[in-house]
Amino acid sequence: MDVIVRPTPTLQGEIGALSSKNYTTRYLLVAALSEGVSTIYHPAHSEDSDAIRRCIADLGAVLTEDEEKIVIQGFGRHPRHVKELNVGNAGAVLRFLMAVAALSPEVTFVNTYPDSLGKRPHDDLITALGQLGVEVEHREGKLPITIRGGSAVGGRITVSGAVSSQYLSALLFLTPLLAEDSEIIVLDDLKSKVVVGQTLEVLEQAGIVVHAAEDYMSFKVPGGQAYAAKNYTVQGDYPGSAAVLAAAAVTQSDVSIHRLAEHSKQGERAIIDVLRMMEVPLTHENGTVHVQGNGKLKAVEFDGDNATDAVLAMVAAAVFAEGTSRFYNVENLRYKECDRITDYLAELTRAGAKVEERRDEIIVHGMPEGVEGGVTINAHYDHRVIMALTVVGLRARQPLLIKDAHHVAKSYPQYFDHLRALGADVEWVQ
Ligand SMILES: O=C(O)C1=C[C@@H](OP(=O)(O)O)[C@@H](O)[C@H](O)C1
Ligand SMILES: C=C(OP(=O)(O)O)C(=O)O
Repeated sequence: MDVIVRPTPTLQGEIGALSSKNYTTRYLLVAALSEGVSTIYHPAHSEDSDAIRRCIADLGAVLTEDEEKIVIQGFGRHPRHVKELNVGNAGAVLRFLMAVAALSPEVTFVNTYPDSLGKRPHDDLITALGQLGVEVEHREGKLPITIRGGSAVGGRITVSGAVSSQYLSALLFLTPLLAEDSEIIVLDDLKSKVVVGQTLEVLEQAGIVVHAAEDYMSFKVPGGQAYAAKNYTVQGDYPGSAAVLAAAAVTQSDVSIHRLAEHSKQGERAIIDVLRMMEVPLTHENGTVHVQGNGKLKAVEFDGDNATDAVLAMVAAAVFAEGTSRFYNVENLRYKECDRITDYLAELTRAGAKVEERRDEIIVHGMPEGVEGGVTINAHYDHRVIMALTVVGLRARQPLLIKDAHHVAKSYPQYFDHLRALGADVEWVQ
């Protein structure tokens, strides 16, 4: 399915934020790793959250759902033996479950998105699992991957954090369940460090003890722990909402998004600070962000690693700013659903924006007069590319046709419905 995005000068109205993807993934996982019954209120509903629901059910968790919650009977440290798992296109789900698979004799993760997740690297996690005695069969670090576990007991593990924080998070979820204590040392660098804060927060809520160094570069994890069964409530999602806020910032707008907690550990809440730095009129009070955009923005410089999943939306806003913006420390955007530097900038350029890439930077020469548009955009299987190009299309002179825009459902299936509710001229076409 494709989407036509037509120029839309004004946006107005209010929406409730979608539920957080990262917290939904984590709560479903810790509920599955508990032996009791947990309840998750307001879980996200998307392809990625469906992927983890499906996989934990395959591994033996029993899920019952209604409109507002999921009740989960977990499998603890004894997942059911299953031959294959299909995580769809969900990177975090794959990495977390690769670690859980260390508790099983043999599981194969199949490759259903050869042009997206199928191209992403998992070498650093494979190496770390190897140190625990887990045997991993793989294709140069990529899917399909077979994990032969069952013998891990804990110990000293080193893991690189230079490509993704998800490898470290995966080990943090696994090691408390092992018989002996573990020590995890992060090598090189740790990208998306803020997301590890979300992992530690959820582990603590689940009753797990982890001793983390202040810089998150080393951890002591006591072995023989059990995940407690708990009730969890999922907060609103900043990465998805960042795209709607960027849309409000580049138009004449009066837009409110509710359910965005001021004190969230989501790094992408930095969208608020970045839009403020760009001089976009907005307030953030009592969980509601209210943007009264006038279409005028100033260029900005920002360390994108603090808000990995909101950088594309920030760049889309910067396309219309006065001056040159720079988003630095973003190399790991290259290892996502697509290469979010080369592929994304190719689509922005096609739409008429003036952008430049460095190995680990995105430079945007702002065009307050707007971009030309009138072209077809390749979504590269990437929900965040689709959302960001939609923002650009709202302020292009000619419509954009975004091919395969249905991939937005990876994290935010209701994105176009929300934009339409705010008055955006967006339309699904076959
Ligand atoms: O742990 C997580 O749930 C995530 C970590 C981040 O990935 P990286 O650590 O690979 O940057 C983020 O981009 C992804 O959407 C979700
Ligand atoms: C990169 C993302 O997700 P994942 O790594 O979980 O596929 C994302 O949601 O932007």
